Amino acid sequence: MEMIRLDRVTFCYREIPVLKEADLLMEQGDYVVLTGENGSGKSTLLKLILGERKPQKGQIRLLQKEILQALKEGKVGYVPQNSISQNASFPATVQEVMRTGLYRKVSRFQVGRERQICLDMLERLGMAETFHKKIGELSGGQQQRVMLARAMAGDPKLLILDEPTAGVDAVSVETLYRLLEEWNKEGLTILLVTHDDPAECKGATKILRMKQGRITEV
Ligand SMILES: Nc1ncnc2c1ncn2[C@@H]1O[C@H](COP(=O)(O)OP(=O)(O)OP(=O)(O)O)[C@@H](O)[C@H]1O
Repeated sequence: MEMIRLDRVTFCYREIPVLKEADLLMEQGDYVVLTGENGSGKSTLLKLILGERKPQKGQIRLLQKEILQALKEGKVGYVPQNSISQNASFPATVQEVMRTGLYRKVSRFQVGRERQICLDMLERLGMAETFHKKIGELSGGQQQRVMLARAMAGDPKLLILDEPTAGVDAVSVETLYRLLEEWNKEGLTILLVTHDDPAECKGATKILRMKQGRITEV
């Protein structure tokens, strides 16, 4: 099944072209690492895939559907770049942040079960002890891990990550890449944007590079 498909997508911010007739095809089970220099358009590409921006030309399909339709079905997990506040008094706890990731599925879960799913996923990421803590009191790397746990608790078919290792220590980076490899082997399709050496992303099935508005295979 096609998980992400871009056909000749062109996108400009005002007059500045970022994507120029770019194509991309990701199949179910792919683990794609997307690299490229600063400003090459990686985050913009993710915004287009997630429907936050619209291309001026070309077509994008997610899970063989219109983007908004696919997102509504809750099968796409997204870990944004440095998304949480560094403000220690930010009012939400880890538990509350995790639960916002499940709101589309909430009718299907008992409340107790929902809590258990969140806890299990935090545990898998070595973060169970943070469940009741305020998210703003965690380090940047810990917050990133909570956001990954949040995305995975929703049991996505496609996981999109935007530089998840920024500010994360080496041991945690290794753990993260091991988990991604494991999840991919269990059937999860992954699109990972990173500045890390793609060789660190064990088990990746494809390495792509954004350059001059195009996406090419390395
Ligand atoms: N909101 C915006 N308005 C105008 N130009 C923008 C906007 N966001 C990004 N750009 C420009 O679009 C280009 C691509 O930016 P983008 O953030 O997608 O790159 P990136 O590959 O994700 O970079 P990085 O590796 O630094 O995260 C850059 O030239 C950037 O300056």
